This record gives sequence, structure tokens and C-alpha cells, in this order.
Amino acid sequence: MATAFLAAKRSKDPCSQVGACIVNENNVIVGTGYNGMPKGCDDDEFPWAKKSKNALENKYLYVCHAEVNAILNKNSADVKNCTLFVALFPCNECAKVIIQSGIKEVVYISDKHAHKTHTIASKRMLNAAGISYRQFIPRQKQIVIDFSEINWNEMNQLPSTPVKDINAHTQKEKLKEEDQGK
Ligand SMILES: Nc1nc(=O)n([C@H]2C[C@H](O)[C@@H](COP(=O)(O)O)O2)cc1CO
Ligand SMILES: [Zn+2]
Repeated sequence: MATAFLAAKRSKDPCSQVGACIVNENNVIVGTGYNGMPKGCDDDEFPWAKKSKNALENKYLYVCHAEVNAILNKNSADVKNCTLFVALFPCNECAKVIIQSGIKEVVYISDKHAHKTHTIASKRMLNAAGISYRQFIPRQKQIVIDFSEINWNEMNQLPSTPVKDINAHTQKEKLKEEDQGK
């Protein structure tokens, strides 16, 4: 799921950055994706608006959802029996592609559009197709990516800035727990 969230960071959608990550039966990542305009449709030229009276000036007719991009980006022959990790519950259009692609499980974090028709239709199709879905409850609220970590051993010291300390602390706690056989 963290990989899905990392992929989301690449999205140019100013409102909702959504990421998806597909893993195979051995939990190996076979595809990632995020919501964005189709290839050749410049992210800076196509509209990101949501509420223009002219539907052609809103993003919805153009944007490719994270789930579909992750499936299309797969580096394996297919995604049969794979699990899709995605930040938001898939819409009806993505559900169709998920079903047709052979993905067998969807793991999501937020179902904030549960009341909307596209989610209700999505669940109806996923249920009918026998695709399971479950909510992911993260054990930790955040993971900090610290590029300087790679030099820790070399420097033979722990980082000193507050952001780095979050990682240092987590790392130290983890090592302590491992030592204690937890
Ligand atoms: N499961 C999803 N995957 C996605 O990639 N998206 C994308 C489509 C839009 O770019 C954005 C939703 O825009 P907004 O209505 O929250 O401003 O997130 C949305 C959903 C929700 O169904
Ligand atoms: Zn969708």
C-alpha cells in the first residue's frame, strides 16, 4: 500500500492524488499506476477542473484512473490472480477492467465515496464476479522517506534533524523489538 501511495505522488491532479500497486501471488510487484492524463494528452494542457459547467473543461472525461494505469503498466504477461492495492475504492469503470483483467482481490484504504452510485455499481459487479475486497488499516500513520539514510553506516552516526529522527527512532525501536524476539 505504501508503494501505491508513493506512486500517487507523481499525479498532477491538484485535488486527488490516487495510486495503485498490483502484486502477484508471491507478493511481487507487477505494476503501479497513478491518476493522470492519457499519453500525449499534456498534463499541463488538459483541464484539472471539477466543477466547470462545460463538462469538456473538467478532468473527468479525460483522466485515467490509478487502477487502470497500474493494470496497463504491468510488467508481467497478465495480472491473473493478482491483488490490487489502491488508496480509494475503485469506481465502476475501474471495476470492469479489474474484473476483465483477472485480478482476484482489491485492498483499499478509503471508501469515502461509498454512498455514490459509481461505488455501489462497482461493488455489485465485484461481488457478482467473485472478487474479494477488504479495507487496509495501516499499523502506522506514516512512513518517512529519507534519502540520506543510505549514508548512515558510512557516517557511523544517526541523523540529527527532526524528520530524520522519526526514522531513526522507528528503526531503533524495531531493532530493540527484534532483539527481544517480539
Ligand atoms: N478509485 C479512484 N481512482 C482514481 O484514480 N481516481 C482519480 C480520478 C480523479 O483524477 C481523482 C478524483 O477526483 P476528485 O473528484 O476527488 O477531485 O482521482 C478516483 C478514484 C475514486 O473512484
Ligand atoms: Zn476508476
